[in-house]
Amino acid sequence: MQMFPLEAKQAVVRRQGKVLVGPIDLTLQGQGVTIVIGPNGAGKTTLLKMLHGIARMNAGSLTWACPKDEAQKRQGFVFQAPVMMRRTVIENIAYPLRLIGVTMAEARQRAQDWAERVGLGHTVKQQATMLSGGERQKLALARALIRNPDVLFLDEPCASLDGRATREIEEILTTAAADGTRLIMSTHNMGQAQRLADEVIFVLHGRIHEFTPASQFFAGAETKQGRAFLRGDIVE
Ligand SMILES: Nc1ncnc2c1ncn2[C@@H]1O[C@H](COP(=O)(O)OP(=O)(O)OP(=O)(O)O)[C@@H](O)[C@H]1O
Repeated sequence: MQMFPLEAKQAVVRRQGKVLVGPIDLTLQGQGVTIVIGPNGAGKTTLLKMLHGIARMNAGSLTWACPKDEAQKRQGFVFQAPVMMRRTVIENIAYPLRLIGVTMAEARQRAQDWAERVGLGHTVKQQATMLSGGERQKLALARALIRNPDVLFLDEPCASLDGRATREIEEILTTAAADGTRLIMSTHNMGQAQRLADEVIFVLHGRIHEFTPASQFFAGAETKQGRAFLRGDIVE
């Protein structure tokens, strides 16, 4: 069943009397990688959480092309600082499968396979809480991808990682996208945005300031603020 388009109409997230996001009108289609960029505090994380359905909306609507329950099952979210369970790497990766009733033996086998795919094959017996930042992000990706989601939201998955770890994670993401997972991801890294994006959402003050094909955005954004952001200037 088709999940897309995903349509937000006049969607607003407000907390403590302050509008964090919105009102937003947005239609996302089922193809490509969507990269969300914008200054600190612009509302990128809140927007991703709203689209994923974990940030309560105060107004407006959010509609998937399929029933909401179905959409929820078919999407994942990778947080900026993923939480590791105090168990081994393999148990962490296998956990989402155990939750949906996959047998221990099969879950472990598939987790082993995923651990290898993300380059954590040699760490499977370690405590996940002992992993480095880059390894944690890889674990979080494996744990999200093991359920083969149709859509994966990622909130700055490479924040504070070095070039090599960033590149490795980009490779995992590129493979996932090629395998048909729809990625919607925020980043502060403009090189990364350029490498991965098919389309760009530029968020400013909780609103969608620009939503354009990546080639167009990086060739010279439509708005003054978009161009300033691309140059690395402070945008207010
Ligand atoms: N629960 C909350 N209550 C009140 N304010 C909040 C809450 N969550 C976030 N905010 C504020 O909402 C604004 C948007 O936050 P958000 O994390 O979505 O921005 P962001 O674009 O992801 O920022 P960054 O690039 O720094 O990660 C910020 O000013 C933040 O302090």
